[in-house]
Amino acid sequence: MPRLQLIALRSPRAGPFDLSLEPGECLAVTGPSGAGKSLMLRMIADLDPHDGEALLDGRPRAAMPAPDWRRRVVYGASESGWWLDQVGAHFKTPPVEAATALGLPQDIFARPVASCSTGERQRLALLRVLALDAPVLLLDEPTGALDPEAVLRAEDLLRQRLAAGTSILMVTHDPAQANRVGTACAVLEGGRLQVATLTR
Ligand SMILES: Nc1ncnc2c1ncn2[C@@H]1O[C@H](COP(=O)(O)OP(=O)(O)OP(=O)(O)O)[C@@H](O)[C@H]1O
Repeated sequence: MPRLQLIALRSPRAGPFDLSLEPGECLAVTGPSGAGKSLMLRMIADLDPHDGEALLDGRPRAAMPAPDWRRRVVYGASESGWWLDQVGAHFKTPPVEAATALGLPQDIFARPVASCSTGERQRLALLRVLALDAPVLLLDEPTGALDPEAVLRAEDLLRQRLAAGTSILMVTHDPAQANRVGTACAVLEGGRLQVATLTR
């Protein structure tokens, strides 16, 4: 049984989307700006209006309360929101080891969010998503603001999660990243997903 399954998931602006994602799989989705990539992820997370069906381990989304679905099928926006002053206040327990793995300074959890660079905030946003330990991650350009070394560090963390069985649907503008992290890849164009070939 697939971990995540989409059946004709659609809105007037994007879809229909049909796909299956197994545990440990990463579908990397590329496509032109405005193609509907974020809309697709937001529909899957039930954050935007849609028709069609999404199922988690065979269980339809409509069979569980929306907050339960969103805790399991987690959307990581390309620009994350911050609602508290201190970085550490956004975490139950600061994931210090993972932060170090991402090259973040040790004192970052004690600092105000406003003092963090764009790239630091993006890595912290990724840590927030990973801290939820969700079975499905919907990542919208998770490394778009990072330097090449930080990109590779973030990809290492994502591969560790994949090896542990997490399923990831990742939107990226970087075909090389799609090839490095994806176990499959697709292009979203004209509102539809076209399966593409990995080139590694
Ligand atoms: N609430 C809305 N009202 C009107 N148009 C919208 C709305 N939400 C999204 N759109 C439009 O739908 C299209 C798809 O948007 P989406 O954010 O999914 O694009 P994207 O593929 O993620 O692009 P990018 O790569 O630039 O992030 C865009 O043309 C966008 O302007």
